[in-house]
Amino acid sequence: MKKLITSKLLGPQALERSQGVRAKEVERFYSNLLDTAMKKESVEISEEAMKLVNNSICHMIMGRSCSRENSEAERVRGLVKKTDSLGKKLFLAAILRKPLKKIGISLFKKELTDVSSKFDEVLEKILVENKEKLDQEHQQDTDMMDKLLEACRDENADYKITRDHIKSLFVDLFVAGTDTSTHSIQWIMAEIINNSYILKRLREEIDSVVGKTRLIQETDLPNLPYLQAIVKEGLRLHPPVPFVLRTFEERCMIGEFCIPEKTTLLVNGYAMMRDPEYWDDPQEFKPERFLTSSRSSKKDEIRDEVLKFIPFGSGRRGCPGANLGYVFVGTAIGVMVQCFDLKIKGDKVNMNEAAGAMTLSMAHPLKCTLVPRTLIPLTSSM
Ligand code: HEM
Repeated sequence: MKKLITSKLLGPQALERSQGVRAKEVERFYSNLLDTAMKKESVEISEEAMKLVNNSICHMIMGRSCSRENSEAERVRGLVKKTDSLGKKLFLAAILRKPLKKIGISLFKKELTDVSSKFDEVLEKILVENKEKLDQEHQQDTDMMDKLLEACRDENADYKITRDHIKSLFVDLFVAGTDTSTHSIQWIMAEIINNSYILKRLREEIDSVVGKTRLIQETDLPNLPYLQAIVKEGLRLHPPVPFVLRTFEERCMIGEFCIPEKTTLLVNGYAMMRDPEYWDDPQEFKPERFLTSSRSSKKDEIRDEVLKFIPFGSGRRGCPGANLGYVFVGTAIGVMVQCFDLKIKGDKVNMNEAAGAMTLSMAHPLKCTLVPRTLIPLTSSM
């Protein structure tokens, strides 16, 4: 399954093939923001970012956006939020020793069953629609859902894939991809608002590379090194997944520590990415540290990123959606900075972290009023 996700959905070639799908969702993100700006309404950045990310993932997996008519997208987003909050409760129960793990599961059993049966309902409907489309049109399988349905029918397949496998894979992707990217967009935008010289420098970069009439696209990102550095610095200071877990199959030594078999270790990426032994001014938001010119060599850059920069985890279980995550965050930040001035209440955004959360979220969600930088809407064409 993981191989299939990488080759059909999240690998570099698959991402190149699905660029068009995300370009449409970025346009939609821009026009939603423009609408609120014209109405002078305030906007909660995480809500809009979540729509962008969720719709893009939906579209990439299913070959279509979630249907608007029957609020499919809202239902999926609501379920992702609910899964996240349940996840937090279960995570806390799981780290409080084994007996509590069992209690945790039974305490939240009703909520768990409720969420999973609702997810099942939405996904089953989508599966049925896709199967009908395949049967009627005898068309070449185009999206990941079609590929999986084909594999599901194949009696001779090496590994038998069931409908439940497909549905649980989709839930994993929605849940793993949505909150992480959404929180990152929110934190990074807040840092940019609080640091006017960073905003100015980023805007100059975007204006000179992309211009002022065409909307930024993900294909611009490789030509925007300062934007990339800002995204990395945001992920360093505010990693949406602050801890990752590893369970040891066998007893082993790490440095001078002996780790018994079956031990679960919690790797504190948050602390590692703020460790003063490895980072200068670790509490400061300084994107410049990620500009290659400020490092002594490319070798330093690679060593740094493998050893001390771990917002996507590391190794075989590292995040398979890292490239897509960079794309979501980079384009969302790019659109907001290129197209709008963002006004907040007060001088500075409150950067306090929410307590007791499994994903690192803001205690006070970022709300802004947007003012378009130009009266003529930007277009996506080159
Ligand atoms: C800024 C965005 C993102 C961040 C910071 C992030 C971070 C992470 C981290 C820290 C892990 C655990 C890795 C480990 O244990 O070593 C993870 C796992 C995972 N992520 Fe992401 N992620 C992001 C976006 C995405 C996206 C967009 C997708 C796909 C749509 C995705 C799919 C997954 C999946 C499927 C796993 C589980 C992998 C496994 O268990 O083998 N992530 N992510």
